[in-house]
Amino acid sequence: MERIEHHASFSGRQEVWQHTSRSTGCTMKFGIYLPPAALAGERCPVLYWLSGLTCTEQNFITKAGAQRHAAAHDLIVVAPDTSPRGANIANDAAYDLGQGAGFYVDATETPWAAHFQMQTYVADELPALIEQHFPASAARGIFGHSMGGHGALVTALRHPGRYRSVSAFSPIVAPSQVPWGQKALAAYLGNRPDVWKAWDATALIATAHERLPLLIDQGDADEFLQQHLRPELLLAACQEVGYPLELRMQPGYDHSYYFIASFIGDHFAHHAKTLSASA
Ligand SMILES: N[C@@H](CCC(=O)N[C@@H](CS)C(=O)NCC(=O)O)C(=O)O
Repeated sequence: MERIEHHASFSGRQEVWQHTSRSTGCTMKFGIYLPPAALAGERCPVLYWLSGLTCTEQNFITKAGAQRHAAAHDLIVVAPDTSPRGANIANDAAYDLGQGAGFYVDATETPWAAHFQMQTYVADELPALIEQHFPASAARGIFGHSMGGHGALVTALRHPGRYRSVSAFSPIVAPSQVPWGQKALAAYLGNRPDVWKAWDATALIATAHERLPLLIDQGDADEFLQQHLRPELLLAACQEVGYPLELRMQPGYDHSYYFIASFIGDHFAHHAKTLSASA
């Protein structure tokens, strides 16, 4: 493990680390914000952020304005990269497949399976690493944006008991029904729509036993809304089984980090309600 950046921020510290990952078989980077309480040695809950297509560990830490809120709520925030990377790792010329587009699944297909094990990385390896090396308590929350919103929902739904809070910005709620998701799931998991359902939040909601209250913010001027995001599909699935979802359509907002920064404080408050009480 090597620290490659550190910056004082809101009386805490924003850091970037790199390490050799067992699950992805390459060097992975992640951002970690340590609030003042963590710097003083107190064990703090950890909120995991999963970013969207084309992002690295940098987008969220430089654009979301999260540090102010993490400091106020005494939350550690961890933001991993969105895929394995490197010259010897499979890739695709398109922005929505391969490096920068891991979709937080464990790939089973060639050439992806060798390194694209992002679900194991974000749900197992990374939390174990964080809890070993930083002043982290066992209280975890997860949130994310777009492909990372899908990642947050699916990771929480696939691991009942592992997270205490969940939320998303502009998530791909039904990847098995939209072009971004169908392309990635077919590549990583094969042309097997039955298998895709285990990686699709709208499908997983139907059989969920845990009921973590879910907050979703979605801009109504988002350029990807009708084709790729389709929050109404998740809303209908939640209504069907009585799953607690607060879906907030935000008028005039697009898909960008300007939107995320506008509502990030509400998401921290949502997570802190559960995480700070249970730390
Ligand atoms: N075609 C677009 C799609 C990518 C996109 O909008 N990515 C979102 C997540 S799905 C993002 O967070 N981009 C990086 C940023 O805004 O900092 C592009 O390549 O810029």
